[in-house]
Formats: sequence, structure tokens, C-alpha cells
Amino acid sequence: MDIPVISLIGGIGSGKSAISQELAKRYAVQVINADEVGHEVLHEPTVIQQLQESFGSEIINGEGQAVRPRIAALVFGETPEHRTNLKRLEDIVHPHIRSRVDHLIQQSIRSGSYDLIILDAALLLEAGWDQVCDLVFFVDVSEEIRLQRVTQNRNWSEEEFRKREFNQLSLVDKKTRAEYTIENNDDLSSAVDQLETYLKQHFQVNL
Ligand SMILES: CC(C)(COP(=O)(O)OP(=O)(O)OC[C@H]1O[C@@H](n2cnc3c(N)ncnc32)[C@H](O)[C@@H]1O)[C@@H](O)C(=O)NCCC(=O)NCCS
Ligand SMILES: Nc1ncnc2c1ncn2[C@@H]1O[C@H](COP(=O)(O)OP(=O)(O)OP(=O)(O)O)[C@@H](O)[C@H]1O
Repeated sequence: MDIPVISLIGGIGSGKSAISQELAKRYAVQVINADEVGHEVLHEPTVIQQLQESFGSEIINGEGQAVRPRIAALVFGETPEHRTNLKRLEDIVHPHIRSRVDHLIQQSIRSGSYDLIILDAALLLEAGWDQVCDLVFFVDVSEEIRLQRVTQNRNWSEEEFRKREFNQLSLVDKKTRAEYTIENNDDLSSAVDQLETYLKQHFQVNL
């Protein structure tokens, strides 16, 4: 039997992962985190080789592994060179991420253990992965709060936040492409309650 696949989109630090994980504590929800899948892909020997060919051996450490902060420094920024590098990186890794995500979705369906799958992918729309989703939610949070949460909890500078957000679709575009908006300016449980209400209206699942 097919299970609904949904996704949360929004600005950086809007709480997409936090809300997904919290819902998974309440119900039989499988969360597939595309950032984590992206990290796994960076260990694949063919990917490492392609990255080395594109960006040089300075992004590889002594153990032959790709070093994420070094790649981040090359791809996130506002110069044409950053943009070209980011496109190159995405061309290498996105097909692998997509195929792993598809596999995880099929595995979760086959397991019969879940009532809902959440694809937690910051670049859902940019990469065209919304095709696999039945419903997309926009998580709305003021920029001030997002920046505060990310600098406090993730150890990012404001500059890091802005450089990454610069390379994503605008919030207006993201909001327009989603079916529903969830507010997450206050406590997390209130955001999860909003999501739960919409899901109950939409799907005949055990939520
Ligand atoms: C550049 C890399 C090595 C930096 O790793 P790092 O551990 O610092 O970041 P991480 O992967 O955990 O991503 C954290 C956040 O950065 C932003 N981000 C990541 N990749 C991108 C991208 N291609 N474009 C814009 N923002 C991005 C997202 O908001 C994401 O949630 C890594 O982000 C990467 O390989 N990115 C390309 C793959 C990708 O697009 N991943 C996102 C899948 S949704
Ligand atoms: N309602 C909330 N109250 C307090 N802290 C929150 C709330 N929602 C999220 N956070 C915290 O804010 C930070 C950013 O949240 P999270 O990592 O879920 O964002 P994200 O949208 O998945 O980010 P990214 O776009 O980078 O993937 C986390 O440390 C999270 O615990």
C-alpha cells in the first residue's frame, strides 16, 4: 500500500527538521533527511574521485575523504565562481542523493512500519524532488528568529547563513509553491500541532 509522502520547505533554520523529528516522536513517521543522505554520498569512491577532479585535492583529507567545510567554502558565496562551483557540486551529488532517497522511500513503504514519510530536503524545489511528494508545507518564521536559532544552535556565523540562503529559491517562491503554511515563530509543539491538524484533514492515516 502506498503511504503519503510530504515535505516541509522554508528558509534556512525555519525548523523543517525539528518539526519533522517531533512528529516522528508522536506517530509512525519515517523522516528522510536529504542533508544526511548528501553527507553519505560524499563517502562514495566515485563521488570522491569526481570531486577531486573538479575541485582539486585540497578538498580531500589524509584519509581520502571529502572535507565538507572545505567544499562549503568553495561553493557558498555570491561570486560567479562560487555559483559555478555549486552547480558542479550539485551535478555530481544530486543524482546520487536522488537515487538513495528514492530507494529509502521504497524501503520505507515495503517495511509496512510507517503511516507517513517526510522528505526533509532543504533544496526540494530547486532539485525537483517535490515530484515525489503528495503535499508540501511551508514553514514560516521571521528572518530574525531563524538567524538567532541558527547562530545559537548550529554555530554558524550570520555570513554563513546569508551565503547559503543566497543560493536557494526566494521565500516568496517557496511559499507560493506550498499547499499550506505552518507558523513556527513560537514553541515547536504548536508548529507540530498545526501540521498534525492539516495531515488529519488530508489523509486517511493513523495520525
Ligand atoms: C557543501 C556541503 C559539503 C556543506 O556541508 P555542511 O555539512 O556544511 O552542510 P549540510 O550539508 O549539513 O547543509 C546544511 C544546510 O546548508 C544548505 N545547503 C546545503 N546544500 C545546499 C545547496 N546545494 N544550495 C543551497 N543551500 C544548501 C541547506 O539549507 C542545508 O540544510 C554540503 O551541503 C553539500 O554537499 N551540498 C550539496 C548537496 C546538497 O544539495 N545537499 C542538500 C540536499 S537537500
Ligand atoms: N519552535 C522552535 N523553538 C525553538 N527552537 C527551534 C524551534 N524550531 C526549530 N528550532 C531550532 O532552530 C534550529 C534550526 O532548526 P532546523 O535545523 O530544524 O531548521 P531547518 O529548517 O531544518 O534548517 P536547514 O534549512 O538548514 O535544513 C535548530 O537548532 C532547532 O532545534
